Amino acid sequence: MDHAADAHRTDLMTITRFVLNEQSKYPESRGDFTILLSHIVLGCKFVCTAVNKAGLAKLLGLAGETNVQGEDQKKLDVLSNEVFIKALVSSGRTCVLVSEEDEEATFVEPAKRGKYCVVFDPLDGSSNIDCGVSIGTIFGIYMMKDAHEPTLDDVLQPGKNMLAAGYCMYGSSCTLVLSTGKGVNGFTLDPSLGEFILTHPDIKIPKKGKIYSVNEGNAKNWDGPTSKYVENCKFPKDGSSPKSLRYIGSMVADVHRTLLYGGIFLYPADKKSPNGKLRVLYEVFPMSFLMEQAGGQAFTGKQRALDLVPKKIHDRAPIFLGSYDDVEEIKRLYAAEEKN
Ligand SMILES: O=P(O)(O)OC[C@H]1O[C@](O)(COP(=O)(O)O)[C@@H](O)[C@@H]1O
Ligand SMILES: [Mg+2]
Ligand SMILES: [Mg+2]
Repeated sequence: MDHAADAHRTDLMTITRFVLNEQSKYPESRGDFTILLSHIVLGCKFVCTAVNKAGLAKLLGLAGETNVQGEDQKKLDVLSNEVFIKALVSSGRTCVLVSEEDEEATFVEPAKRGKYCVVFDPLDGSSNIDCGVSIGTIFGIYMMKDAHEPTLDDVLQPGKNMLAAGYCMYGSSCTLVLSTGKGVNGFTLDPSLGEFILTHPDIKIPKKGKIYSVNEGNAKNWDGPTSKYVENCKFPKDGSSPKSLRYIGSMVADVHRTLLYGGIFLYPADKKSPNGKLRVLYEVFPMSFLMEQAGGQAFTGKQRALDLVPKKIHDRAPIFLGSYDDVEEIKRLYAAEEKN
């Protein structure tokens, strides 16, 4: 690390300073959000370290348990979940927590309770853990509806009610991407400082992209509009060049690339999974919130993803998200299908 070069850099904006500046714009804010976020950031740093040394610290492989989704939990799924539950409860700013790894929501005891609800996927891309491919953590933050005993209603809100959303990608570098409803910013962890530094200010997704990202292994079970869309990506009828296929199999990594390069990420419904695979509260909503904040779109095949109102905490929904024009194309195909 060239500390000399760093010493001259005056724009060393840490995520804490960034959020503090944001919050200072709202006189009513008492810093509660900043405190909550600093605990999420701490959790990300902890998990990043664990992921980096997973092979050395015997943290690869299965934990021997199965989660509510019927998936065999990885050791890092369980560890990340424990880390975030502890970090969020100890922030003293949360009341309801929903994790992919816990069947039931966690209601924080009154003495440690605050006004925020956090929904999160502690470790996303679990199938890629043991081969060291990029994985991540996804989170979304709601305000509890009003001052009463917190209930599930405080999290079963439409995605558009989220106050903030983000993800942390554990890849070649550790990148945290955050939106508090005023645009999207990316921060890279500087391991020598232990600080997330602003490296991607005001991310705007390109209006149209050259990449499509989907698990084509499910193609035989797709509906008409999805099949037509992917066919158009490969064999464009307007003479434009075919799109490139990129699919990592970790939503965080596939969405991160889509956000920066443009294009579309889709996990559609199909005959086998009529509601798709990805979970509404802690995968679909946070990523849709970020995509819209960056100028893109997020669509379920029927409606704007953020207008969905989940009935259960582990509900799933089909998702098409990415560059505005690319998602517009799939919306047209579903609208045409509807007309027929
Ligand atoms: O293997 P598939 O069916 O393509 O599914 C991949 C998708 O499943 C996920 O791994 C599900 O998330 P988890 O790993 O958190 O369970 C997404 O990250 C990814 O987009
Ligand atoms: Mg996930
Ligand atoms: Mg997960």
